[in-house]
Amino acid sequence: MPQSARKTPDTELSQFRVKGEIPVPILINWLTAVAVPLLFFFAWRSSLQNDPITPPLLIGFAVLLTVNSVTYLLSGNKTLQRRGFITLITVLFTYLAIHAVEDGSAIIWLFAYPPIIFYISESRIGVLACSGGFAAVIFLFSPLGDLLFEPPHSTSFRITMVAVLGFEMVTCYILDQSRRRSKLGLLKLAAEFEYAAKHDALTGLANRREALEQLDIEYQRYLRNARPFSVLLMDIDLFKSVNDNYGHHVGDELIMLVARTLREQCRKVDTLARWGGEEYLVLLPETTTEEAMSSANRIREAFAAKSVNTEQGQVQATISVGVASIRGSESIDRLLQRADEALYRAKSEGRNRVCGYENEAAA
Ligand SMILES: Nc1nc2c(ncn2[C@@H]2O[C@H](COP(=O)(O)OP(=O)(O)OP(=O)(O)O)[C@@H](O)[C@H]2O)c(=O)[nH]1
Repeated sequence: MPQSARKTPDTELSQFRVKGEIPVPILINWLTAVAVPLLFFFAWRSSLQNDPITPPLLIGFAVLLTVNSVTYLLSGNKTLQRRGFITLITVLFTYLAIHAVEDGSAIIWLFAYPPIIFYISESRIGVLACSGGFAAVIFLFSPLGDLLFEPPHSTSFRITMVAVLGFEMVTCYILDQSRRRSKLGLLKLAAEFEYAAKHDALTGLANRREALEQLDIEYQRYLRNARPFSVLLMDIDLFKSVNDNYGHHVGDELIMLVARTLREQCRKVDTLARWGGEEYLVLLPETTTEEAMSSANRIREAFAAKSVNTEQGQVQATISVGVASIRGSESIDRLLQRADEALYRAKSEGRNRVCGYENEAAA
């Protein structure tokens, strides 16, 4: 986990699915499975009416829709599948409308277009495709469309068709917007819960649970690659007296100041955690004891140079740090125990110092 995890932006969130939402590739495959027999059925019906163009065209669409789905199943390319499907159904619906398939009644299939388009594509594409389709229907029913395509529909059918199609498109747009908004709301809530479960509210650092998880991940890596890692266990010195003398809010300011110092002084790959009240744990991947000791000293010095402004003047504090590096096949618990013992030694030797486990020299 890089330092303290960032919050996920909305644009990234909207790519996720919420539980129960039908995935677009699966919906497209279902629609294809329904459309293919229907296309064969209407191809057969058209062949009975001695229409030489429609049957091969409808069968062609059925084949292309199938190829589109099979290609997705083989390649897993969702974007290609979605674009292919949108193109095919747009061309198919255009043909059904202008060629007056089924004595012109096939134009009614246009009502299936808006809900499908809004579900499977971005809102912007849905609006564009539906507006284009709507304009095309108005053109088809206009005097020029009459001249070019001779649609067999009565005036009352045309008026009703345009009115109902317009109504349906607006309804689909409103429902789609509300679906997208509530989905984003749910995903945001889930992301906030996840963030809260892993972070400390006061400092924004990882909490103890998340630190243990990161320790476990690093430990597994160590078991595989034997790359050493180290932990720093640190504690603000005489913190109780800060609370007692200046109040809890100044104590909280100091706790946040340590967090800021850690963020400034540590690498992106390090895990910075609030381990307890005024205790912190820093996990340093691929770091030897010597490197960890020097990092700990850098942090200690940086913090000692900072202060918190209060009504009673500047308040400064120091930290003590215990350092331990993983060794042999010891467990994480044992590593933490050694870091704790080193911290205890730093405290008992006078505070404001860094101690390693096993008689490493105090800073
Ligand atoms: N302001 C504030 N105080 C806290 C918080 N969490 C724990 N504390 C206080 O931190 C203090 C910890 O004190 P001790 O464990 O006795 O240690 P210390 O005074 O720092 O002394 P040494 O560790 O021996 O240097 C207690 O008084 C807790 O109430 C917090 O979130 N905010």
